[in-house]
Formats: sequence, C-alpha cells, structure tokens
Amino acid sequence: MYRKIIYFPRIARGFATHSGNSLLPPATLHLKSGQSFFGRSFGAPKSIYGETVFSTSITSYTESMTDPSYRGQILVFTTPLIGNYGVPLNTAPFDSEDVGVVLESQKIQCAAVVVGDVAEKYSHYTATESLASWCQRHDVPAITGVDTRAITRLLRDQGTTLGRLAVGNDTSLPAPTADEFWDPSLENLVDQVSTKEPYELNPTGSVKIALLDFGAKANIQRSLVRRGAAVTVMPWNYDFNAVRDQFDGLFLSNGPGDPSHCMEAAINLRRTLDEWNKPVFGICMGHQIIGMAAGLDAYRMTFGNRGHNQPVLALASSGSIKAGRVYVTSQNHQYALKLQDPFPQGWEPFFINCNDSSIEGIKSTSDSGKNVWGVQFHPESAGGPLDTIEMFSDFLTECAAHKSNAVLSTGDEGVLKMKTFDSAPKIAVVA
Ligand SMILES: NC(=O)CC[C@H](N)C(=O)O
Repeated sequence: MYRKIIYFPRIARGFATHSGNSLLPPATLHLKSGQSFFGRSFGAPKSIYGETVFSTSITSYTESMTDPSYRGQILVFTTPLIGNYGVPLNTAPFDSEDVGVVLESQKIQCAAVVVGDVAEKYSHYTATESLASWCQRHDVPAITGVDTRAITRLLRDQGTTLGRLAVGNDTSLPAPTADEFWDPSLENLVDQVSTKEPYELNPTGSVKIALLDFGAKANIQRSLVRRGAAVTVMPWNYDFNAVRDQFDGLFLSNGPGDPSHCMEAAINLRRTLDEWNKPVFGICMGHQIIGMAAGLDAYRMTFGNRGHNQPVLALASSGSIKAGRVYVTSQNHQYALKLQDPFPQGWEPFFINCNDSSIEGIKSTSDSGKNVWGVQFHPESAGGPLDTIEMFSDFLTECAAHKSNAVLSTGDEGVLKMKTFDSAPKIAVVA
C-alpha cells in the first residue's frame, strides 16, 4: 500500500521566476513511494521515468546536468533559485583546453531536473540562453514550483526513489503503478555513455596516459591535458592489458549507475595490477572499480552524496595530500566501497567522509611496490572546490618519474580562471 500524499505548488517568491506562472503547462513529479508534487513544466514537453536524487550544490547546475554520471536520474536541486546565470555556449573555446566542450559533456545527461524556482531572467557574461530554453533544446523535461525541501527530506529518509515526471496532458493520468517505474540501475549505463572507439587528446604530450572512459567528465580530461599529458580515451571495457606497454599511467574515470555492471573492467584491472607496476588513478566509478579489483565490495548507499561541500578526512599522506587534513570536495555518487577489517593486503583506506564515515579513497600501501589511488570524490571539481586538484599533478609526476624527457606543467586552474575574467566585458553595476 502506498501512501498518497499531495503537495501543492509553491507560491511564487521572485518576480523573475517561473514558479506559480499559470501560463506554463502543468507538471507532476510522482515518486514510487506514493507522493506526488504538482508544479509547472519549463523544459521539454515530454514525460519520463528515472531515479530521483538530490544535489545540495548551490551552483554549477550546468556542469552537474552535463555530467554523464547523472544519466537516468531526475535531479532535484535543493538550492531554491536555479537558472539565474543562464547557460553558456557549450562549444565556445574559452575554457575548452582542447577537449571540445566548455561543460562536462556535449549534452544534458540527467533525465530531468526539479527546481523550486527557475529563473526566467539570467545574467552572466558567458550565458547565451536560459535554463528553460537549454532543457527544451535538449529534449529534457523540467519542473518548477515544487517544494524541493519536502522532496529532499523524503529522499533522505526513504533513500533514492524511482520517479516519473509527467508533463502537460500526462498530468491528468493517474500516478504510475509500482511496476511501471523504470529503474536505471538495472541497466549498464556506462556502456551507453562510454566512447565506442579510442581517441587521443593532446597527442604531443610527453606523458602517455590511457583513460578508461566509464562516462568521463570533461574536466577530468582537461585536468590531465592542462598538465601536459597525452590522453588516449578508451571504451570502458577496452583490453588495456594488450596495449599497456605504450603507456606511463592508467586513469579510470567517473561513470553512471551500479558498478557491478562493470565487473569485466575490474577483472581486467586485477590482471593489470598483478602484472604492471605503473601508476593507476581512479575517480568515483574508477575508484569503485579499483576497489573491486582489490577485493573490496561496493554497496548502494541510502541517498548517496551529491553536492560540492562534502568534507573528507585524509587518513594517509601521499603527494600533496596530508594525513589529518580535511578537504572539502565535490561529489556525485550512489554507491561506495565497503569498509572492511582487515583491508585487503597491500591496500589501505586513504580518505573517509566526515559526515557519514563512508570510504572516500583507497591507496596501495607504500610497501606494496604499487602506485595506485582511488578517490570517491571529484578532485577535478566542475563544479565545486579545488582543494584536491593537485592530485592530478601527484599522479602525473609519478607517471613521469621513469622518463628523462617528460615536460609537465602546473594546472594553474586558479590562474586560468583569472585569464577568463581578463577578457570579460566590464560589469555594469545597476543601482
Ligand atoms: N560519479 C560517479 O562516477 C558515480 C559512480 C557510481 N555510478 C555511483 O553512483 O556511485
């Protein structure tokens, strides 16, 4: 028996927002647990199913929405006003670093977005369109005018919940029955977003990195390329062992869905780790694959961690990371590695989450003869803090250690941002 709870649209709070605008078509978010939230549609005029998750990030809706790890998810933003800085042109060269996009991939990856108040007017010097027009152009439905706090409190209590966003005429249909909901975690979403063919970025770079693409965010690629790496991006299940001698290091990217669909990659990696001693670094899904190859289990968290202010405590020192320090990190995950005692031989916990004590990183022990790191969070940010960005330099420095002619550069993300501002039009202050 599902509880039937009805939440009515919020009263509009801002003059420049859509909420409560009765000219917009109706939209309803149905949760499989029985609750329905009524609002207005500002995206594509179509209805979808997905997994309803919330993000506590206060900025970077553009980066989150283009992150392939959000594939299949109905993304609820807890920040009430979303869209106020619009959306930039995704192919503009200003920050592309030769990876082809400004945002995190070519298109919107999440299934839908849910916001309290969408900003109709936007203002930013790089913006070329509104959030609403971007969603419509990418055929992604969106709802505004719902109580995102109420939705988030439900999701925190009952966990990530399957949902349906019904738009327009579909809002007059009854809520779907339990078996009509689509569960994206049953599918191998990685296979849907990973590159089908290998390709190279910055081929003249002197340190050769193979990147297994589980749904890589562009800023991971930029963070490697900016530091001087040549990056060969490979499908997630590529037989890296057949070509590994050509590379100085292996990188495993982030990616959507349940990591157990990628067991094949963990088995391949286990062989790599047994037979190859060069550095390996993994982020989020990549970290989970490293853990599975090391013999750890991954489990599904209640509501995961999605946001840009997740504190993690370093338990060990390595490169720029100092044991005992807390780093603020960007995160987007539903699964995590299980803490076990003892840890598999040759491995140790690297970071732990200060809020929920989940594992945030693992590394090979210093006496293992290996250089392997996995982190559950996103050192590349986009969006979020750059506290751990130097982990890319740490990784590439280790990859270059056996080469006499390697030329690496500092990433200088902060400096790059200043350069971007140098070329910006003057900001007019309106009284
Ligand atoms: N961002 C990621 O790589 C997420 C990894 C995995 N899909 C999870 O949800 O835990």
